[in-house]
Amino acid sequence: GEKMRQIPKEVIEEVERLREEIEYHNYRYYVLNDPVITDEEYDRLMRRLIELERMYPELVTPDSPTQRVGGKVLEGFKTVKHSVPMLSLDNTYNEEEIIEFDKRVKKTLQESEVEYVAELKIDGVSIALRYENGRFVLGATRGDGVEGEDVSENVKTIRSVPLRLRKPLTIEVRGEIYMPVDEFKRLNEEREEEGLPPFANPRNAAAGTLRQLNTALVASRRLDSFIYYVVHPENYGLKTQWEALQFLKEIGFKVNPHSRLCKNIQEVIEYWREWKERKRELDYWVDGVVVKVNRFDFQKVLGETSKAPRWAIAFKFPAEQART
Ligand SMILES: NC(=O)c1cc2c(N)ncc(C(N)=O)c2s1
Repeated sequence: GEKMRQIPKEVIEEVERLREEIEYHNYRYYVLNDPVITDEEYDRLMRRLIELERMYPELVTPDSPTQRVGGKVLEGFKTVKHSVPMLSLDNTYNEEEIIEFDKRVKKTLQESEVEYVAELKIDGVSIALRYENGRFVLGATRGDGVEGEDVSENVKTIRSVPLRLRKPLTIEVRGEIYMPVDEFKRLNEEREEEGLPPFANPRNAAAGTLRQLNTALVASRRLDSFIYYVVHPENYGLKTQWEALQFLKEIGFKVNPHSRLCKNIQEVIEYWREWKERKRELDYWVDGVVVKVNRFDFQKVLGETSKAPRWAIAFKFPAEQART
């Protein structure tokens, strides 16, 4: 076969340095919302990397930031088996029912006080993300909970999803892909102009986008993410959900800033009352609060049914009149 041409060492070093630098700036801009360079400087770095990868295609890697702009038209999505089933959540709709949940938890645990983590329930699409030695290798939808679709090429275009973790971990995490409200409005205006039916809500718009086979189209729409779950947290020395959320932030994921550690179910109810009113301040839709027993050893004792965990529950907000 063709002799592998020698690529100058300084080119390989420049490509590797550009990748790290660009991914760092993606992290600052899309995860921390705190950029440290101008868009022009960012574009110059990206153009240089695209140029070098065009000259030396053998240097392109799946986790290169140039893969974020899409450009592939896929035939379809492969099915992938989840490492651990992606369960759904049981629902509660009022304070009496959430107090019943707390009573059941205390009875099973034989504990008089149980700490909870209260997290906003994002109205989006569940996603599982896998990394090997810190590099993104798979993005999968929930599907039927046991098997999902491999939507990796589309997930790579979501700027807040890291292609490289800040630590070389082999890990699976889960969260929600969502479409910000202002992007949802812009997209529906675009669809009206194109004579296409508008999406009914941001969740459908996110789900529809994630199912697109044209990855450049996905890249042109601003999807975002919140990650809230570590698979096998004990493998990383994590003992509670509150620690897991800090850990996810440390290794580079976008984590919702409004989660709250609650001493007891009363504080959960106060959190729910507060965000029932404040949710309109957010630039994404939420439909309630997810309440989780904080300690993982307690979660293990409580276990799960085939459908949902016994250590977590959705505390939904009252349905509003049909949203415009
Ligand atoms: N189906 C599920 O298990 C969950 C669904 C969701 C959701 N839509 N938003 C936030 C969380 C969370 N913070 O845990 C969860 S958990």
